[in-house]
Amino acid sequence: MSACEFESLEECLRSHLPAAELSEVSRILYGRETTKLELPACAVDAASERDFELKGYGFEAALEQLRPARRIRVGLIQHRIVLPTDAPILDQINAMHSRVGEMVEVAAMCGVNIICFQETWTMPFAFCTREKEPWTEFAESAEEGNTTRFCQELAKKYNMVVISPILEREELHNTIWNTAVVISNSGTVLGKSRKHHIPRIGDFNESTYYMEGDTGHTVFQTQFGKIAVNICYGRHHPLNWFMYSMNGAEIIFNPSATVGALSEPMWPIEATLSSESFKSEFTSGDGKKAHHDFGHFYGSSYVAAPDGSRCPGLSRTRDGLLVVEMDLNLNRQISDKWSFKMTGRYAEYAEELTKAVRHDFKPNIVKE
Ligand SMILES: NC(=O)NCCC(=O)O
Repeated sequence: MSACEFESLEECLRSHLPAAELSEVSRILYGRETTKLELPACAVDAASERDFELKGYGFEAALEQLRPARRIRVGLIQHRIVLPTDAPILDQINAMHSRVGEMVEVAAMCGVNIICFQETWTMPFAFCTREKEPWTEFAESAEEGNTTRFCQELAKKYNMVVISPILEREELHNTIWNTAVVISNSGTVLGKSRKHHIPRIGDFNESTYYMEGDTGHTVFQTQFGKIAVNICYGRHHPLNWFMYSMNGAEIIFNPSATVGALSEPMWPIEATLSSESFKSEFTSGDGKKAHHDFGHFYGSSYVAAPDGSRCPGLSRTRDGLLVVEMDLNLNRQISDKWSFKMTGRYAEYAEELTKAVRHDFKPNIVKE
């Protein structure tokens, strides 16, 4: 069986393990069990007609006496490209708009308040080719581009915050960025968060196209909570997550595009679809033969809670919408229980790190 035929880890465990073992394996891998959300029949029917997976889960928090529960619903969308990578660019973008538009409509039926699309969702993940043309033509203004306008309409129509990660062209400085645009449920562009760490690994040599983001660890205050966006490769950097949290993020999204052979074993523990074929051959810089495709983009979207539990992932192979209900009060409850922020000793680390990044750093090693 090839990587792109393997449906999901959860499905494999469910069909092979006896019930008692499955429950223990799930407890160890996924923590406290999430509840299954009852989603409206119209949404279930629409997802099936439109040929995408729809799953819903809920994370529970304790009821508090002084604070009302802050229940919200988050939606994550994963999808393959719609047209081949050599179709006219505008057709590719429009096809992706209409695919995602029909999925967002279903998210609205499910009462989703904040929706997040995948990394550079309007295009193939073509950066492996290291060619500039035609891929840089997919870049658009974060504030005024067609994709942002499209998302503003969705946000207003469905009263939903939209996180739209795109390839951004900034006209003022004539620069290109990997950027998540955050659009309020009023339709206003709240701001943008640029990918903070740029991979230079095998086919993910994105430094050819854009530089490390310059927007810091911005947190966006929305009607449904304080949110931040840590784009793809940034998830391998714990300090990156940490700084969003220091700035008060209650939910951190990690829109991604990546392939199984590279990072799938890391994905389930770090917080996170189709195969794409390109006209020109490219090498992965690993001594192996040049090829036309990237390997399988493994889907598997999921949500993790602050208590270390997580919901099952979507399929590795199908388009899908994951709907997750959560009570944001769980953040403070877990913070109080574990005292991570109180026990973190950050000032001490800040001091040690300041020394460690200097060229004259001397590691603290005791020798005989
Ligand atoms: N898109 C992206 O940053 N991919 C990097 C590879 C990975 O982090 O799995």
